[in-house]
Amino acid sequence: MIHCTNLHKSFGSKTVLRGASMDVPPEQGVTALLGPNGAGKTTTLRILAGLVTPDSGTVRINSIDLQTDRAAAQRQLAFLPQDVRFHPAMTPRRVLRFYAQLREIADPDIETALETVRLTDAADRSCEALSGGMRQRLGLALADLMDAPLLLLDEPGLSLDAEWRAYLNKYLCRHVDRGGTVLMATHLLDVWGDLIDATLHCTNGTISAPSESPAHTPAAS
Ligand SMILES: Nc1ncnc2c1ncn2[C@@H]1O[C@H](COP(=O)(O)OP(=O)(O)OP(=O)(O)O)[C@@H](O)[C@H]1O
Repeated sequence: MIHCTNLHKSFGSKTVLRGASMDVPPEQGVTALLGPNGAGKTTTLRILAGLVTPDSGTVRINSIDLQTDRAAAQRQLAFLPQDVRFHPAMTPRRVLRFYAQLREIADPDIETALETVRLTDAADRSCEALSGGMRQRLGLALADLMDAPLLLLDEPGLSLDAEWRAYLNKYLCRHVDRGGTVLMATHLLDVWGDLIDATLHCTNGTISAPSESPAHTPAAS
């Protein structure tokens, strides 16, 4: 569950959020965060993930206040950025081990995580040598390993080919079937439309929910 109220965020003289609020209930499944370029979708996701501090406003993730208990709130979520980057000195195997340790995951199955996203052969290569799609797949493996109830995705699948987009589609369906929640910023309604249960619109520094999502809107006759 995401509950945030009255978020304000400026970068220097550029004001991005001016009182943005949203509620994403746990039973909502997949929510798409829509809006034009530069509207503040990534900024919002990064605030929810605890990576950017808002100038004011509150964020609660599964009832945990992000400001007062950031680590506990972060344990409730996994964030897949648009351009997934890892330290060049790290290898996929080390990345997975590092984050498993950070999240205090007991007995993480690193080999299965690598195998699932077909990165076993690249497991000991520098992350710098991975293609954009391979980095996304590593990010997915990481999200899977964290097994968090809330998935935040920023333009997922942009660098994935058709096979891995289909994999991601199934992965998200499975996550929702198991009671998880997904919030994804996207412009690609044609790709993810079937998955989407609700939409939020980020415009002019605020976030609003229309009465009906595209997936639930009856086709025009
Ligand atoms: N760290 C930063 N420093 C300065 N400006 C920033 C920073 N991060 C974001 N911005 C600015 O904030 C605005 C919103 O950016 P953001 O990436 O959140 O938009 P978006 O809705 O995700 O856009 P897109 O659809 O193009 O991905 C943009 O004008 C961007 O240049």
